[in-house]
Amino acid sequence: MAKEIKTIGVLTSGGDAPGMNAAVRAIVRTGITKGYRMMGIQRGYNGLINGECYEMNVRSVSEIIHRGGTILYTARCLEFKTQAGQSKALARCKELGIDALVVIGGDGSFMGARALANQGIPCIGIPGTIDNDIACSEYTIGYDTAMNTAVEAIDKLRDTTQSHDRCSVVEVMGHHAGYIALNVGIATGALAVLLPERPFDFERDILARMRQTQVTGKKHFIIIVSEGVISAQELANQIQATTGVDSRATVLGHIQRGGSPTVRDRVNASLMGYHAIDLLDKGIYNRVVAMSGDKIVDYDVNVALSMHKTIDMDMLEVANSISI
Ligand SMILES: Nc1ncnc2c1ncn2[C@@H]1O[C@H](COP(=O)(O)OP(=O)(O)OP(=O)(O)O)[C@@H](O)[C@H]1O
Ligand SMILES: O=P(O)(O)OC[C@H]1O[C@](O)(CO)[C@@H](O)[C@@H]1O
Ligand SMILES: [Mg+2]
Repeated sequence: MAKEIKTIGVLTSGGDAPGMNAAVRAIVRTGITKGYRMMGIQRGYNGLINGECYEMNVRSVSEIIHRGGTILYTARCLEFKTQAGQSKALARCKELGIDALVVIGGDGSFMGARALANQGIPCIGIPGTIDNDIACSEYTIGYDTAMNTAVEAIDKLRDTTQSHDRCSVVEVMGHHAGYIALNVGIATGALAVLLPERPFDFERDILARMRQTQVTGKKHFIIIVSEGVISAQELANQIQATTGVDSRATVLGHIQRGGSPTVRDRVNASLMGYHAIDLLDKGIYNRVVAMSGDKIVDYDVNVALSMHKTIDMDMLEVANSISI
């Protein structure tokens, strides 16, 4: 028997991602349309523990579909990882009358949602992270915008790199996942793409590829490195010391997390937000919303958290074959 839900809370958690606002908008408006009271919880699980929340109406989410960041703010909450923190959050849900929760965030945030679900609060997770590292979903909200932001920046770097016959080593985000690096590497025509999924070999991945292109007259080089493989500055120093090519390092950093979401992020966030409320409305609880092909699907939270995702190494082969 489905539990009766009157009030649904929504929060954003972990790193922010462009499109989170579009998801919040869809969740709040779908919820209100279906007759629920909607509560916005600020600063992720911190806000849940502290009771930082407010009732939202259809106008609370006006003028946000095009805005990056999250109007609900976000946080990483260490206390919530503890049993004591989770008990406080549960007590707060009871006090505020929050019967169910929609959590927009990454895998860590879904572990938090599962902890609450195990204590009787129906939860739905929506993948919101630029890293695209949610195993059950082919796509995460913010991923497309982040890649476009990185491409725009690297196109600019290309101009100056070419003008000076230099090598640019560019570090992109990814948090142990090379999805941003691989796609951005192909989209910018980078000579080399270094992924966390593949052990790095300086001679094979950099030097041999530089020599091969130098023979055909190439004098400037773009190298994309996913965060954590090697520091961009260290790699640029090594390249300059070994090849004599003047090299510079650029860390794109948190620029990749901001900005107005792309069409793809806005549309997927809207579809996922609607789907999350639709599940709760049908009495289907403790699911993670995901994308499979161009369809919105959902998985049991335990299944979702036990899944693994692998990067398409054929794409690296394509990148390496074309950038010569
Ligand atoms: N094992 C866990 N149990 C309970 N709560 C957790 C757990 N792991 C993470 N959380 C909660 O979720 C929050 C966000 O997790 P985390 O920092 O891993 O980010 P994320 O949701 O994976 O997003 P991203 O990696 O994109 O920044 C944590 O600060 C914590 O409050
Ligand atoms: O600086 P912060 O907020 O801890 O986030 C850094 C991490 O967040 C991510 O951007 C994901 O949001 C990762 O790629 C990165 O490692
Ligand atoms: Mg994560």
